[in-house]
Amino acid sequence: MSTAAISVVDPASWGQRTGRRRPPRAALVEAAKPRSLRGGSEEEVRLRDSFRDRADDMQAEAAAMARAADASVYSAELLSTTYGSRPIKVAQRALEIFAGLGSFAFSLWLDQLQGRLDQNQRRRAANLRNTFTRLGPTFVKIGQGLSTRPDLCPPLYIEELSQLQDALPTFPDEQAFSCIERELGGSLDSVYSSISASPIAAASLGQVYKARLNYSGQVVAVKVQRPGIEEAIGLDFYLIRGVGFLINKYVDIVTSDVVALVDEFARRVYQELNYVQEGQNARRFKKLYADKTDVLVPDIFWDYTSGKVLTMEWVEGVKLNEQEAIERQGLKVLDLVNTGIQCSLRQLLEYGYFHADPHPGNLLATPDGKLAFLDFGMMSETPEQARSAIIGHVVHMVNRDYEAMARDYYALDFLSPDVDVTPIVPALRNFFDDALNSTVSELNFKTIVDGLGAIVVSGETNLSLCPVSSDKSLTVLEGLALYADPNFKVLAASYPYFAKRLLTDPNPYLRDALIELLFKDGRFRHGRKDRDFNAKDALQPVLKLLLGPDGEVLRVLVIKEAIQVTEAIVVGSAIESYKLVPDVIRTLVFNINGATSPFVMNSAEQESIMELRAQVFRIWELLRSSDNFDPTIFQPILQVLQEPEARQLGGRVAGGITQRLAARLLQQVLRDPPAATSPTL
Ligand SMILES: Nc1ncnc2c1ncn2[C@@H]1O[C@H](COP(=O)(O)OP(=O)(O)OP(=O)(O)O)[C@@H](O)[C@H]1O
Repeated sequence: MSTAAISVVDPASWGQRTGRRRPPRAALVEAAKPRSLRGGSEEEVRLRDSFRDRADDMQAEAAAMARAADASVYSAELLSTTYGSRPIKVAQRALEIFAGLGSFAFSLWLDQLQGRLDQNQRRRAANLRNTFTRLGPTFVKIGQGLSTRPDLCPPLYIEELSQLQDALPTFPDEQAFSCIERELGGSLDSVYSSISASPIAAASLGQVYKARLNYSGQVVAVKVQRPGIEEAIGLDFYLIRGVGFLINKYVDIVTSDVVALVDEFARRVYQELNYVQEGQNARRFKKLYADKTDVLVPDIFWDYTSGKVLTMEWVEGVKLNEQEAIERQGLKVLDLVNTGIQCSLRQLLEYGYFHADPHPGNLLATPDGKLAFLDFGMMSETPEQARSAIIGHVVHMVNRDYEAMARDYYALDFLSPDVDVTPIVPALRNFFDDALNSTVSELNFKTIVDGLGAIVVSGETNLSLCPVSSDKSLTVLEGLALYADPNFKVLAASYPYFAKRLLTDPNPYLRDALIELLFKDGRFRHGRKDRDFNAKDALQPVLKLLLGPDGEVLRVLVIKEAIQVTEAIVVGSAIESYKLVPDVIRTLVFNINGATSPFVMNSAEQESIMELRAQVFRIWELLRSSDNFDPTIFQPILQVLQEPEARQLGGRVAGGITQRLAARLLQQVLRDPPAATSPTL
């Protein structure tokens, strides 16, 4: 990257040109004032400074908002007034689009005729990517959008369209520089003491320069919007909306409201055109997630930001897909991916405010091992209900509860409530029974998302706009991780997060999900294969929940289970010992001839007791014999068992066991006399 110094000017001259009384200050950058001038204790000074900085930031942000006051917002009516009266321009562009997409469709048609659809898929996907690039920003955005929709696009197309993130055509630097001057109301050299002669990156809506702030000397990234982009996008959306209207009216097989989908998409793209909005998104994102010291979000310099120019802290780093460069710095891709996974899960499931465009170009590894997020143009929100539903969905998947999984699509808003989910259930069962033949944690996330996409498409469903795309960040991170380690399992890496949420979140829905995870039809799932829940970390919170005020439902299940397990061990062991007793002694002592058990019970009951006992012993043996069995996992149990609530619970379990065994004994005493001695004569 070449950085051309342009000029260095006195900071005061900026104030003269812009009519400011003080030099502009960068948001979140503490001004270096001599401490002696401030007065008060260290803490008072710190508080006062931070309060003043915040007030300054807010003022600077408000000024940036004022500069962006005329940023366009999407209005279908306005577009139709503007372009309704310009038929020639509309016809020219329609022809261009028709020629581009038409030749792609024609090639597909030929492939189909020649039976070479599959064989040529990669080539066609690349054709489509090139066509979108040629057709300009709207189509690049559409391509980027499609690349997040495994329910609409085959995997090869997704791979190709994902490349629409980087290396797009640039526009002339003179246009970019004059845009900066116009937008910020000052000459380029009054704002930046140096700026790169050419962009360091070109993206769909703008290009990015590296510069140095005149005022503070800080290195910044300056994103400048493509000239005339609003008009280009407006005309394209006007045309696409028209096509949507025709589809709604004449194409019966498409049940979704295409015009509404176009409007929603256009609204989002227009939002991305307002860089002040993007700066505000970055600020909100930083506030929510950058408490983690291993995550970095660039600060925004509001004094140098407007609707079309965004000046932010420069992030020195390597893109996450450049594994060798990352490792040369002594960093591990998998550590960064793990940070990304934990942060994505928090975004998606905790605050529900997430980065909706997390492609590898927007994720950087900094030299000190932080994961930096860039590009906050497109953010999404998960409503509270959907957040819990996603966690519930994972629980249902782990439990292979396909009916519940299908029902989750209502809560997730993927399906409208009038769509029948029954046809999806067998498809889910087929897919997951195949995919989950080992453990869930061994499953790869992309397979799940692609599989769900295919299932949802194959069902007769009426999809809302944004299904499964919320999972994109995890798919992206998984892709990066698999590149570094083909055995990496994103679901396994996500387990601790899910376990912690389920165990600690007071949300009743999640409480139910935890109970569901641990129990099926009122029975503990002894046979689970999920090795990835860390028993040591999980035990204490489970016990706390169990003994806490909200744990009654769980307590009832646990008591029932504990009684059954104890009974199985006691009664089962008695049956086993009984079998070892010679027939003669059995007849003499128990007065029963030929019976397999000293107890009165039918064979099914006996079988289930023996099975449960065997299961308990198997688990115990497995634990004991495993190489990394650590008896300290029981330590938290001992701690918690000292608490009075635990003793109370213990009392209830002991009471239950006594009752149960007493009942057996009573049954035993009062049982019918053996057949041999019955008065049949
Ligand atoms: N703060 C920064 N520090 C360093 N490089 C940056 C910074 N911001 C952006 N870049 C570089 O510029 C590229 C494009 O930036 P960005 O993704 O924000 O643009 P965009 O127009 O929103 O892109 P998209 O087409 O993905 O919407 C990034 O991939 C990165 O390489």
